[in-house]
Amino acid sequence: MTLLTIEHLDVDIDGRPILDNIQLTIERGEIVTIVGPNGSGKTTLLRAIIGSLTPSRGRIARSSELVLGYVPQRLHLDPTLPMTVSRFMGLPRRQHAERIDQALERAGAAGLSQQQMNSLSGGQFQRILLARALLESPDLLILDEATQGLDQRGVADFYRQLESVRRELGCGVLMVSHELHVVMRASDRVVCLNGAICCEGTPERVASSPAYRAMFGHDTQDAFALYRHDHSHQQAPAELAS
Ligand SMILES: Nc1ncnc2c1ncn2[C@@H]1O[C@H](COP(=O)(O)OP(=O)(O)OP(=O)(O)O)[C@@H](O)[C@H]1O
Repeated sequence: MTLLTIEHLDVDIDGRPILDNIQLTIERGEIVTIVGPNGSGKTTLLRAIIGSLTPSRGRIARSSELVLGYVPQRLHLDPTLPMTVSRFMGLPRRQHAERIDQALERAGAAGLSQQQMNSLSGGQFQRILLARALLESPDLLILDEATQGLDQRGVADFYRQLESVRRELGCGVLMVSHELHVVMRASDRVVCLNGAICCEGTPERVASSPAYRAMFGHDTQDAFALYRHDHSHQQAPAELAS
């Protein structure tokens, strides 16, 4: 089932073209990752999808009653402000305790509800943001560099959690990531963006495309090698992360 269809989308900001003729569909149950250099329009595309920015041309068609969950790139909380995880999860709208506990469990953060937000590790904090995005059981989960600042193991764990969320909810996942190695293992489809979409397809196809190689240089080889390695040996994700 198609969750989202983007047709001929252009975004200009202050008269400057940022996104050019984007065409993209997202299906239920698939994990799609957008990669691209800094300033290539990844966040702008996500903002257009969640509706916080109006496209200059083109259209975004959402399936009826589509519920979106959004995990932001970062969120600044005043570290001097005492606030439990449970209270944070109830902002801006109060939530039932059972719903909070279920979302925390789905995000791999069970048992953290009474902990203070300012005492969480980076990885735990990102899981709380994920849990908050899961409160309404979204059809489409959107993440903007949600693993920024996590160490390699933290990144791998986070992506494994996302796979389990996808399995449990059957939702689609659309994310932006700079972690090419993990992306190549964890995505069904990769979209390579540089103002326009320069290539798109399975991780294997994208990693071997000249446009992707030109953009990411030698990183491409490593990412591709890891991807191949994973598939030829069925290696566990935890081993890949170490
Ligand atoms: N509100 C804005 N006002 C002016 N320019 C903007 C605005 N938002 C984005 N841009 C410009 O649009 C371009 C794309 O930005 P965007 O944040 O979408 O890139 P990105 O691919 O997400 O980058 P990064 O990988 O660094 O996060 C940049 O040149 C940025 O300066």
